[in-house]
Amino acid sequence: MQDIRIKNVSKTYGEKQVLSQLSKEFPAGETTVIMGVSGCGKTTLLRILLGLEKVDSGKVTGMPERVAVLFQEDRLCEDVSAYENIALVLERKKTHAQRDAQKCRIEQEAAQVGITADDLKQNVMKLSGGMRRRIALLRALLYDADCVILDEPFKGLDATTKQIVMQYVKEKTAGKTTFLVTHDAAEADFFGGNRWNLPTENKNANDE
Ligand SMILES: Nc1ncnc2c1ncn2[C@@H]1O[C@H](COP(=O)(O)OP(=O)(O)OP(=O)(O)O)[C@@H](O)[C@H]1O
Repeated sequence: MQDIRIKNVSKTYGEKQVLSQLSKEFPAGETTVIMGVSGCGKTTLLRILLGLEKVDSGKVTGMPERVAVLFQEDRLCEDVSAYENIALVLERKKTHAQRDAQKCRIEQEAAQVGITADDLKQNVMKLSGGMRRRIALLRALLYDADCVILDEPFKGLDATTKQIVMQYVKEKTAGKTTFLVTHDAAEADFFGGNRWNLPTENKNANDE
C-alpha cells in the first residue's frame, strides 16, 4: 500500500472554479478527515480520487485497486433485503457451511451497529433512514478494500447510535487509507489524526 497524492489538481464546472491547484499527501493506512464549507468541493475531490470525475489539470497517484465507498446518498439496491445489499459485495460462497459462516459474520457485524437479524431480513425500502445509512455503511466496511471513502457517513443518525457507529467505523478502518468527509467538528475530533480544511474557491474562472 502506498501514500495517495494529489498534485496541482484543478477542477471547474463551466465558469465555476471548484478546486484550484490542490496538492496534498494522504499517508497510507491513516484516516484523513476532510472538512470545509458546503460547496467547497469535498465530494468533487472524492469523485476525482475515485476516477469518476476528470480533472482539468493535475494528477492523482497511489489510489489502490480496491476502494470501498459510501456516497452521500445510500445508493442501496431497492426492493431487496438489507442482508442481500451487504452480501452483494462479499465473495460468493459455494458450500452451505461457507454460506452459514458468512451469514453469521454479517449478523455479528450488523449487531455491532444495532441492526438485528430480523432487520437484515427486511426489504430496505421498509427501513428507516438511519437504518438504511447503517446498511450502506456495513456494505462499504465489509468490502475487502485497502482504501475507504466515506462521505458524511453519520448523516441521519441519532446521538447515541452515532457514538456506537463512529466507534465501529474507527475499528473497521484501522490500517486502511481512509477519507472521511464531515461538517461536524466533534466527529473530526473523534477520528483525530489528519484533518484537512478544503479551501473555498467557488469563484468564476473570469474573476481577477
Ligand atoms: N456535475 C456538476 N456540474 C456542475 N456543478 C457541479 C457538479 N458537481 C458539483 N458541482 C458544483 O461544484 C461545487 C462543489 O460541489 P461539491 O458537491 O463537491 O461540494 P461539497 O463541499 O461536497 O458540498 P456539501 O458539503 O454541501 O456536500 C458546488 O458549487 C456544486 O454546485
